[in-house]
Amino acid sequence: MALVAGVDSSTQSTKVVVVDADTGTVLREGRADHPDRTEVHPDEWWRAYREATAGGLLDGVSAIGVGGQQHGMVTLDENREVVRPALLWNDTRSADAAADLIRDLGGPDSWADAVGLVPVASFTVTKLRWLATHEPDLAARVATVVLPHDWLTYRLTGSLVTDRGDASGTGYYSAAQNAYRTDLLELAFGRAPELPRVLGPSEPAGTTSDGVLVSAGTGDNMAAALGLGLGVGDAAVSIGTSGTVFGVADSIRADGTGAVAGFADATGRFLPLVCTLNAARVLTATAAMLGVSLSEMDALALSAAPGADGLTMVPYLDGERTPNLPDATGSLLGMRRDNMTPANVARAAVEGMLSGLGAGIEALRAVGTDVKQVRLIGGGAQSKAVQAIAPEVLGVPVTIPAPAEYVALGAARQAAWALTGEPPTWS
Ligand SMILES: Nc1ncnc2c1ncn2[C@@H]1O[C@H](COP(=O)(O)OP(=O)(O)O)[C@@H](O)[C@H]1O
Ligand SMILES: O=C(CO)[C@@H](O)[C@H](O)COP(=O)(O)O
Repeated sequence: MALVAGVDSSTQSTKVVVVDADTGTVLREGRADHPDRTEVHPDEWWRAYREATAGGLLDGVSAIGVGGQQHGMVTLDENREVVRPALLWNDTRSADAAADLIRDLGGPDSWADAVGLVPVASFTVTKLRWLATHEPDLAARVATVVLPHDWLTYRLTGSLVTDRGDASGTGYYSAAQNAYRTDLLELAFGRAPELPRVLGPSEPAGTTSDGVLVSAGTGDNMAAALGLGLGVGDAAVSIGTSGTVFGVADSIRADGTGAVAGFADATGRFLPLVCTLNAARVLTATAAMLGVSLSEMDALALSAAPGADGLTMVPYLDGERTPNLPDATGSLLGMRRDNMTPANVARAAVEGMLSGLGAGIEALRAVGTDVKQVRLIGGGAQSKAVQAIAPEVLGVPVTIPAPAEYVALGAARQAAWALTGEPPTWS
């Protein structure tokens, strides 16, 4: 029995699964936390990877793949040393740079036509503009720009490579043309640093010093789609640090409003996606405010009536990306003396968080991605209140797949594909 491993290096933690390459059965798992910041040195991801795989977790593994949080700006100097801590997808300091870039290219539609997305603070291209403007001395030292999963793959193999899925979230790669747009990189940064080579879906990146085959890796949402085995027409909602709604499509879905990002997937197709900044942590922050555990918060939310007796939470606790309101703060609306109960506050948090994702489903439909039902994954999908309330708020049937690390499983599936040359037929 061959073993393959998959890594999910996401915002809050690294998770690793070791699975049977023939069946996809999970045999071993490891995890380690990341720092809770929006600016993180990549060494922290390597430390977490080492911690998550300690104690022989990878013994006997023939191939491994890495799924990583999308968009983070990792800058390397001419010796391939990290120039500065990475700015993550949820760091909003580049919001003004995004607005400047939209103006520089002639408006949102010009970006949607060029690279399938309209700049917001999350995307790598805006972080590079911010760096060039605010830290010119550091910018001058940048020889190479990669994404979080590319950097981990580089640490494992010494190869500077990426995949089409993660590249499509940079803002300087056209998934429709399958080519970098170095002109847009120059527009943002003043010059075009070296970029990783884009591998095909089953093309290996190289091997580790122990001889383990390493697959191309991909962005965490692309890996989740692979882990769930989504086909064209299928859709999923992930409630992790970010909230995402995405579906698999056979052609690009560009959206000049900027709500939908026309990403590529990890199989050669497309992954139109809407992302919110406020998801599972709305639940944890509300539970902390109420002084209750997550399961007590579930019970409170489920004890309140739909609509929370008129109490509405707009949960923009970390600013917001969709809609593009990077400086927004949250609001609690409709407060009356008789509805200000812990149960209504808990319910309003769940409903408010899910409403942003419901709007995401509408945005996907508006660009021609029909969403008839969704699979609900991510840490927040374990909430009993979320599970019960999601169908009402999202307006579609919701399936809860068996709890699993779907990003890590998708990365493992890609590793098995690279190992055997055939996409695994795991159920
Ligand atoms: N039962 C639960 N109810 C609500 N939130 C939960 C529950 N279990 C986990 N979470 C939250 O889910 C988040 C982690 O989800 P995950 O998908 O692993 O995130 P990421 O991949 O972004 O690191 C954490 O904020 C955690 O507190
Ligand atoms: O920016 C996006 C998608 O465009 C985020 O979904 C990141 O990819 C981080 O994901 P999680 O850590 O929440 O899984």
